[in-house]
Amino acid sequence: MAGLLATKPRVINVAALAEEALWQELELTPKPGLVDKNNNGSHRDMDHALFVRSIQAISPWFARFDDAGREFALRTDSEQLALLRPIGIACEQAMLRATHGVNTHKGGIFALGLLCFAAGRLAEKGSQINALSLSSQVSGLCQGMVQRELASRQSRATAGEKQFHQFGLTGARGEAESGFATVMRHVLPYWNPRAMHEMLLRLMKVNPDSNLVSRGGMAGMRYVQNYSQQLLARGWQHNDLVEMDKQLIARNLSPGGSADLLSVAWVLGGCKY
Ligand SMILES: CC(C)(COP(=O)(O)OP(=O)(O)OC[C@H]1O[C@@H](n2cnc3c(N)ncnc32)[C@H](O)[C@@H]1O)[C@@H](O)C(=O)NCCC(=O)NCCS
Ligand SMILES: Nc1ncnc2c1ncn2[C@@H]1O[C@H](COP(=O)(O)OP(=O)(O)OP(=O)(O)O)[C@@H](O)[C@H]1O
Repeated sequence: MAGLLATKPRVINVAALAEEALWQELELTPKPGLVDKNNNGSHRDMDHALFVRSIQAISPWFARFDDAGREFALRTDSEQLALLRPIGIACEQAMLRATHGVNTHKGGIFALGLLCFAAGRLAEKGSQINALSLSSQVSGLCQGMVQRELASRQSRATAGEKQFHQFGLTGARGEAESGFATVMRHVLPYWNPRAMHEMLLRLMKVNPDSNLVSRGGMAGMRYVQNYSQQLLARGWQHNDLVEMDKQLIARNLSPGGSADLLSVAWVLGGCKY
C-alpha cells in the first residue's frame, strides 16, 4: 500500500517551460514599451508577427541546450560555457535568419539557453531540478564571466560592454553570473503565474536594464524603475499600464531586459518546488 501512496517525482521539462515562457512573455498585454498584442512598443523594427517567427525558430534549440548539458555533465564548470557558447550562437543565427537580422531574443536565448543547459547537467548527475538548483548551476557555469568578458577587455561593441566601462553595469552577464538573483530575490517569493503584470513591474522596479540605458541613459533607466515602484506602491489598474506604455513609447524606452527576466521567472517559477 505504501508503494501506491508514494508520490512519483514530478518530471520537469525545462526546455518546454522555456518555450512556454517566450509565448507567455510575448502575449502579456499591455507590456509598457515592449512588443505585445496591442502594439510594437518603442520598436520600429519589430512587431508581434516577427516575435512569433523568432519563437518558432528558437524553441527547437532548447532541447539541444538540455542535451548538451547532459553530454558535457562530467566536464568541469569552467569548461562548460565554452562548450555551450557555439550552440548559443548557432541559435542566435537561427533567430536572425527568421527575423531578417533583427535582435528579437538575444537576451532571451542567453538566459533560457543557460537554464536548459543547467537542467540537462543536473538531470545527468541525478540531482533534483528546482529553482534553487537551477539558479546555483547557472551561477557556477558563469563564474568569472563579467571579469573575463567585460572587466578585462576594452571592447565596446555591444550595449552591455559599453555600459560596463561607462557605468559599471554588468547587464545580462552579471545577472546570469548571480544565478538570476534579481528574479530569485524580487519575484520568486511572490511568484504567481496569473499575476504576470505584477511580476513584470517587480522586475522593472529594480532591474538595471541595459536596453533602457542604451536608449535613455541612466535617467531613462531610473525613470522606468521609479514609475514601476510608484505603481506597485499605490496599486494599479489595467489603464495605468496602458498609460505607462504611452509614456515609455514617447520616450523611446523599452525594458527588454526585464522582459527576458520575466521569461526566466516563468521557468524558475514553474520549478519553484
Ligand atoms: C552574453 C550576451 C547575451 C551579452 O550581450 P550584450 O553584450 O549585448 O549584453 P547586454 O548586457 O547588453 O544584454 C543583452 C540582452 O540581454 C538583456 N538584458 C539587458 N540587461 C539585462 C539585465 N540587467 N538582466 C538580464 N538581461 C538583460 C537585453 O534583452 C539585452 O538585449 C551575448 O554577447 C552573447 O554572448 N551571446 C552569445 C550566446 C551565448 O553566449 N549563449 C550562451 C548560453 S545559450
Ligand atoms: N516583447 C518584447 N519586445 C521588445 N523587446 C523584447 C521583448 N521581449 C524581450 N525583449 C528583449 O529586448 C531586446 C530588444 O530590445 P532593444 O531593441 O532595445 O535591443 P537592441 O536590438 O539591442 O537595441 P536596438 O533595437 O536599439 O538596436 C531583445 O533582444 C530581447 O532580448
